[in-house]
Amino acid sequence: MSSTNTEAAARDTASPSQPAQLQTEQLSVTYSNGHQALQPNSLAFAQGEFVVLLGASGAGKSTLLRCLNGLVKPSQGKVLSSACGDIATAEARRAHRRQTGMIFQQHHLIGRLSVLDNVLLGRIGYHNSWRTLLPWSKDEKRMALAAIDRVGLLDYALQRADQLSGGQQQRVGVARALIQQPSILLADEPVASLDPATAEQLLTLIHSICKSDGLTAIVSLHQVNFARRFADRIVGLRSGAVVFDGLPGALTEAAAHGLYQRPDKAKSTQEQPQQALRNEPFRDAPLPSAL
Ligand SMILES: Nc1ncnc2c1ncn2[C@@H]1O[C@H](COP(=O)(O)OP(=O)(O)OP(=O)(O)O)[C@@H](O)[C@H]1O
Repeated sequence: MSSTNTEAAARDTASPSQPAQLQTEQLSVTYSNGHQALQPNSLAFAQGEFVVLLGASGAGKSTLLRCLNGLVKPSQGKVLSSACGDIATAEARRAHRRQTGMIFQQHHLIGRLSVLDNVLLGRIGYHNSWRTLLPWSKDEKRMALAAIDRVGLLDYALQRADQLSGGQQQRVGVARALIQQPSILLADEPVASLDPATAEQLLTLIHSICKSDGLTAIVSLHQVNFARRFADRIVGLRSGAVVFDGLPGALTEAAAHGLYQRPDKAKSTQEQPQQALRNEPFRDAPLPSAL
């Protein structure tokens, strides 16, 4: 898909009834080693939308998510938040991060701390950096317990985080994001290290929380079946370029295969940009096992 077509698709698929809460404008990232991880893209994420990012390893999903949270600086273009404007300035970025919860594949919990203390760390954006030296307020502890209860771990609140299963630890990650009281939730392969049943439970939980709280969610996944089931909209990346942007029903088997093509095959597809979106199966392209 040419960048012009991609941009048009992005505009067409953003929910017209809801304003964009987060937008990229000609955003691209080239890392210091010269590798272009993201090619210019202009995407609009509507308020309350649940968007799934799909793409093979190295396609640029994490880079995009990290740009959306201000953790990676764009080489070109910008990230605009409806509440904070261009997040290029330190002040806007701080305000944007406060309203943006982030869930990581590897939890990023402190294993020796209790579930409660890990969740409370989600409040740090609301305080000065020396805040952890002081006791947390009763209100914040109450908020943390409510978040822990919401993810079904109240009985484990005082247990060390490293004594929990992978699925439980990821629930702690969700609670830590929720205590921020975010309006945007970014999740980078939140279920990649979980077994299929636990992954499904966790995604069901994240999806239902996002929908009931009206959060704008952008979630990267490797499981196309989960993307089809949970997403309002799927954005597909390949070699740093947005090559699919549309409703789950529009992601044909061929388009899904195209996202996971080997780079040598993808190269020939890029010479015929629309091929990945046609209903022609790529028989030699192995799909991830979770498909
Ligand atoms: N800090 C960095 N410096 C240089 N190259 C990087 C850096 N971070 C990522 N890359 C490269 O940029 C490309 C995109 O990486 P990214 O992590 O965004 O992909 P991804 O789609 O999230 O992959 P995965 O599904 O494996 O997490 C990859 O080729 C990766 O090796």
